[in-house]
Amino acid sequence: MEMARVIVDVPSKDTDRPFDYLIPERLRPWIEVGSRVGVPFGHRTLQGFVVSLHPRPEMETSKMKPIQEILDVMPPLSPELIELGEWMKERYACRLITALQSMLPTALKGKAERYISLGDGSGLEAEQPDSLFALLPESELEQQLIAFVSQRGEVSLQQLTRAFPDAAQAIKGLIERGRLSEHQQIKDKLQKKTLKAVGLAVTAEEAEGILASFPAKARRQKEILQHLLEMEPFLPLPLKDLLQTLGVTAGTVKALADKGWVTLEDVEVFRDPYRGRNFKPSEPLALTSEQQHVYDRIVRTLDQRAHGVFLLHGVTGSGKTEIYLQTIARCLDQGRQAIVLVPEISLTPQMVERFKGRFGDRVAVMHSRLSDGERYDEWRKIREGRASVVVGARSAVFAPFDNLGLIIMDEEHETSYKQEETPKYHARDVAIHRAYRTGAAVILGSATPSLESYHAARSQAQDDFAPVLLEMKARALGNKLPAVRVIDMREELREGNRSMFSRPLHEAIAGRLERGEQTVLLLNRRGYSTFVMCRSCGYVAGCPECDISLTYHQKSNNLRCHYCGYAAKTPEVCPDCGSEHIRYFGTGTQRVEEELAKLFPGIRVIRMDVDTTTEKGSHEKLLKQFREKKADVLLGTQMVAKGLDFPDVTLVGVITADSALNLPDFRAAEKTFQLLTQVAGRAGRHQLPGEVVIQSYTPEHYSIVHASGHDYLSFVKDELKHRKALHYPPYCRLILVTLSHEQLPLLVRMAENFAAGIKSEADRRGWFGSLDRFDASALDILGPVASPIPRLKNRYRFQCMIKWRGTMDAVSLTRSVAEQLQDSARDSTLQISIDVDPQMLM
Ligand SMILES: Nc1ncnc2c1ncn2[C@@H]1O[C@H](COP(=O)(O)OP(=O)(O)OP(=O)(O)O)[C@@H](O)[C@H]1O
Ligand SMILES: [Zn+2]
Ligand SMILES: [Zn+2]
Repeated sequence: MEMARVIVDVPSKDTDRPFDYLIPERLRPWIEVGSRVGVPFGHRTLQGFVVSLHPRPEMETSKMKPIQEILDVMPPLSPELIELGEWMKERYACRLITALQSMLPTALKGKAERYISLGDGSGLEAEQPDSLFALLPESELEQQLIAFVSQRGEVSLQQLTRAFPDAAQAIKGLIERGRLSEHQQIKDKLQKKTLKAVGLAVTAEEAEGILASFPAKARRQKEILQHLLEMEPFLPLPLKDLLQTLGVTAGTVKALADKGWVTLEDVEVFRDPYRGRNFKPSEPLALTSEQQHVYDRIVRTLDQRAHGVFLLHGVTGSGKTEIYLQTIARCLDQGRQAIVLVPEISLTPQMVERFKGRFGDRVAVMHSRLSDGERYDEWRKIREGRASVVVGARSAVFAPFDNLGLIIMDEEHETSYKQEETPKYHARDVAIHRAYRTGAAVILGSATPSLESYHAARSQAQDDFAPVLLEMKARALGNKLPAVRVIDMREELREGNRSMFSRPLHEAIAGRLERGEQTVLLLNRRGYSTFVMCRSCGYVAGCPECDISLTYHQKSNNLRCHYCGYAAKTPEVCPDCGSEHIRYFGTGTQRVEEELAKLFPGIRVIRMDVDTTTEKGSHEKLLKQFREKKADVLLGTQMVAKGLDFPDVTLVGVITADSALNLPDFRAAEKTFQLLTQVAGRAGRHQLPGEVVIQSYTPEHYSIVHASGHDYLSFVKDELKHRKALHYPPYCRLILVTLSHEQLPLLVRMAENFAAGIKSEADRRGWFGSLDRFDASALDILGPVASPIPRLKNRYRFQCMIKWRGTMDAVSLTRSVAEQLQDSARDSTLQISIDVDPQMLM
């Protein structure tokens, strides 16, 4: 192939298509679909990805420029991932390059750098030999510049200007006259980490011979050779270590290298975030009969190497993880690879340990707390085939495996699987699509599946993507699900209890303290914010740019906007009325902690929230302390609800169950139910029986009633009724379109134009209509209305919600109307964001 289509690494509308380049002879063996290359583009050199290869066209190709360089030995992308990117582009209305970028570690975001070398003299002097230029003697500065460059062969422009700070004009002149030449080359943001290493360059016998004939005074050199000879199996040693052990100098080693007896080279070292840690090896457990049934069903599909999606609905503690481990083992035996997705928040060391313990070094781990370097190295471990299992958060769904057999998504209902920045993809849909294309199986696991997945599995839709429902109703260790009590907090108040702890929860904690058992306390912070309010006049401190209240941070004693980062000092008197009665509201974990200390003197509490877990490794440290029983209570936000498996936890308390129920989000009830079920599942997982106390101001709400009965099915039944009546997923799909602009009147007009455009275009295609008939395709649009956050970073925001059902391509309709509006507005300050299947409605 002599020609490549390349998509350049610039996310803009004009570059959202491949460009043609010639493949020069010297690069031909290296260029593949998925290769990362440097290409000339206008006056610049850009990074790009080869998306397809073609023979040289018949037509005149002199205009086509050649690919300049190739950036990796192994292409970072594959035809399969590029195809996945193309699918994402259509599905989520994003640009192809944005989709591809989201698959790669940031370390691979190369930028062009400019390099200077000696010119061939073919500048102006060559064209005009008689011109004055040729006769002009070079200045002293110019001679110095030329000498500097010729000594080094090639220097970066940056390096050259650093050495000669005032020489910009002179450098330019030399380039124009062809004495120097400039070219651009892509440089990665991050380099592989290397280490100088020393190794034997001769065979063992040769080395013996050399040693025997060595002059006595070269004692140091002899020692080095001797040392290297003793090292089995002659692996290169880090230079630093060698110098330290033998007490020799680098010069001595260099002398040996100059004689050609030892090698001195840069070898790559891998940054392993889990280096030096021992993971207790674990053996497969004998499966329970429920587990066996589920395992057999999944393995049947694996063995056929067929595509299949399974929704594994198993109660908390039913042993889903063991199913994951054993199906992965089967997949690895087949020589295929597996991806395990877990929500960021539950990517705990305990989780990692279970996989590393079973599969050892074959496991790569990817999460957001890794440094860019660590992440790059873990990624390469996968790309180069040194890992065959990856455990990671959302973006691990793009792991560059070439023979994928299984994708597992634990806690499949978690909203964090949806990426909130472009490309706004949902890892579940990407996983299912990727598996479909590669003939892999997918396991979606949860004790509380999302209504979308559950509905799809139950309705047995006749398509390739509808999951097969597999259920596990009992806990693996045979113990019962914990008893749940719901306490009406209004009642408590009526009877004179003003504390945030009800009497039953108070008693239950006291009992645990006496018996030396442990308690997990959840503070549902969603919907709560600790804001500052004046009790005299009602003033609330808000962000001047975002129309949203500022959040109080106790540690730094300041107020911060969680959207734009604006920070201010906490006022001591009200800026509006001057009153001193201004203070923060809301129940922070810190206040609960204070109250606990007051009620139970001497109680040992570990607090886990955003404030105590910012430091790398702190999450892990806190959990370890709790596991070692250095605390009686683990108190925290959502973080304590998931995945933890501690034998001595016999009580789970929920401070306020319903704080999130009133949020303007159609999933509010679902999320409340899920959170309560998850956290309740932390109690009594082993020998000791568990108990759960849920405090609520609306104990009659169906999400709380059903969570207390561990009754997923009844919850689903009630919730689906609401969804159906109000036309929400799973009975239709949504597209949230947000328009923003600095000027309000203009924005309102454009938002109205947008809505009208959708209506008329949908009408023209015969799609527009009411969603009331469930057997028919239909599309409806709500809005425009001001967004829940009406102003953000000084831009006003309006939104439209498109609801649709059926086989039409509503995404491409939305995209084309948005692009038309953007074109006609000819106003680059209008921003339109399209969120397909949105999760966050606030
Ligand atoms: N077949 C088995 N034999 C013995 N013990 C088992 C078996 N399967 C699982 N277990 C144990 O049961 C406990 C619960 O299992 P696991 O954590 O896998 O459940 P889960 O379904 O993933 O729970 P959750 O959804 O609550 O995180 C663990 O301590 C696990 O070691
Ligand atoms: Zn006031
Ligand atoms: Zn702000």
